[in-house]
Amino acid sequence: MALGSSDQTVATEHAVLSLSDVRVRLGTTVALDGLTLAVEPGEVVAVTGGPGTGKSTVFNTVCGFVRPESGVLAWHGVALRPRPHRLTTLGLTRTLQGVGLYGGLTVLENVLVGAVGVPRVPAVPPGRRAGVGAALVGGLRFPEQGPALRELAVDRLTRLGLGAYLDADLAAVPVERHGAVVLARALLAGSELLVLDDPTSGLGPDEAAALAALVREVPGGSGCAVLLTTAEDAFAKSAADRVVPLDTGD
Ligand SMILES: Nc1ncnc2c1ncn2[C@@H]1O[C@H](COP(=O)(O)OP(=O)(O)OP(=O)(O)O)[C@@H](O)[C@H]1O
Repeated sequence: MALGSSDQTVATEHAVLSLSDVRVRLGTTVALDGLTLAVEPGEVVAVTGGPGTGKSTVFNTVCGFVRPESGVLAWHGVALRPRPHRLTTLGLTRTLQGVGLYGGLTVLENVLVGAVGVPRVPAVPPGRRAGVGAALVGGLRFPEQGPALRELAVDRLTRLGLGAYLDADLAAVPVERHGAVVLARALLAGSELLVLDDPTSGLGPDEAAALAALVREVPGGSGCAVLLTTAEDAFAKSAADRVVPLDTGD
């Protein structure tokens, strides 16, 4: 049985997100038992632990993929029952590794659509593949922000080792690098809370170090808080203001 650590933090009235005494059962397994944590505005919190300690369950609970058996989640102090398809509206951006990328768009365009809350992607007429993401960002919704967003997107992609793929179709990027594209997009999305599940998965040491630096920059630029899960203690310490270890219950 995996136990959530309950003595690391307490929920506060100022928290963007709080979990209070949350217990989650998956089948016959108690995946989280009494997890309490809070993420304050602009704070980077890393939930760590070895295999099976419940890191993904924390992510899945916050994103509404699983429901707690007991306990309370709150968003700005108001009880929250997260629904996966409403997270963006709420102000929460989350990654799902390798999911949600658009074939037919370039790598840069895939990242730029994150700046508009990952909207519906329209049918792309033949011969009009390039530029769709740029149109979504620069032409339709944020005309004045387009160049600055593009600059940010290029910066994120380059620092995550994808500088050579900026204008390449997503299909040209090795599948194991798609996670970095997802991360670059999430890092560009303006929101109140960015939730990252195992973000160093598929990254090399240099890219993981670059990601830690990027994560640290998120609050400074936007005030956005970050909640991430990772088994990598060094990454957690490097990226986060606060580390919440999950106990094994042993
Ligand atoms: N679908 C499921 N049905 C039953 N038990 C599950 C299910 N998914 C996970 N578990 C169990 O719940 C516990 C927590 O799993 P979870 O995946 O959250 O841990 P984790 O820390 O993310 O592990 P890892 O680092 O190995 O991915 C583990 O004991 C795991 O075996």
